[in-house]
Amino acid sequence: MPLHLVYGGTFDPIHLGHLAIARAARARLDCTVRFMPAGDPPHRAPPGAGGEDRAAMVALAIAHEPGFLLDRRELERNGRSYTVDTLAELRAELGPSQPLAWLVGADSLLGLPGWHRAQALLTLAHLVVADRPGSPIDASALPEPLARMLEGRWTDDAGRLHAAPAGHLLRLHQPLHPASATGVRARLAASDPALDLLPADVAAFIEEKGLYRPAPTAPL
Ligand SMILES: Nc1ncnc2c1ncn2[C@@H]1O[C@H](COP(=O)(O)OP(=O)(O)OP(=O)(O)O)[C@@H](O)[C@H]1O
Ligand SMILES: O=C(O)c1ccc[n+]([C@@H]2O[C@H](COP(=O)([O-])O)[C@@H](O)[C@H]2O)c1
Repeated sequence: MPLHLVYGGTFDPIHLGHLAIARAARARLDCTVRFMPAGDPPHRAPPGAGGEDRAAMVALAIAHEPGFLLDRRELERNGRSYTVDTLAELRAELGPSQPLAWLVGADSLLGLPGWHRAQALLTLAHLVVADRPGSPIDASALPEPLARMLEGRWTDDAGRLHAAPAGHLLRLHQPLHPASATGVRARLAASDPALDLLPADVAAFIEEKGLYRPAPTAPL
């Protein structure tokens, strides 16, 4: 059965690292990728760009990519954008047997035990994990309580994610990509357009709207 893969992120802004892992997931799995910009991310300072601008940048970045979709539900929902709420909503829409998965980078996976109702996540969806520079994953030596949460769930067989609605964990083992939104924002704030890390249309949007520029200093 085709898989519904959800890719949640702050996307502040979306960059080529995001696209690289979504493409790697599509190459490995028979799936659509639903980009889900967080409205009010539960675990970090408010994003630098507003929800509408972040969604517009996602739409520009995925416009020519078959199988990539933008899902605005977390932007339209009031309150914190908890992943468990989003997955419960999608599960209710898809019914109990459709395969559903959430795509995360390795750094996000390491923080999983701190997520809201973390234990429920794997009852609702599979997890697809992308490697990320600086966040090595050794499935046999994860810290507690993550190790216990994920015990017995790892698989290298993508077919298992298509054959069950939830509960498995697949590592992509894709080539590492160095981009981070923090790095992109720092370069933009220093008037470097970061063209090597951004889709061209996104770079043009940022330039046109003046996003991520340092606040002008008041004259003395
Ligand atoms: N270069 C990358 N390689 C692998 N995973 C990535 C990469 N960039 C982002 N991700 C993953 O994509 C998801 C969404 O990331 P997010 O929108 O927070 O971007 P980010 O680059 O991590 O941003 P920031 O630097 O602001 O934390 C997270 O699960 C994150 O781990
Ligand atoms: O639900 C939670 O408690 C939770 C905690 C941390 C992260 N998330 C989600 O994980 C996704 C990636 O987060 P981030 O900070 O790397 O953009 C994004 O969709 C967040 O809303 C969700």
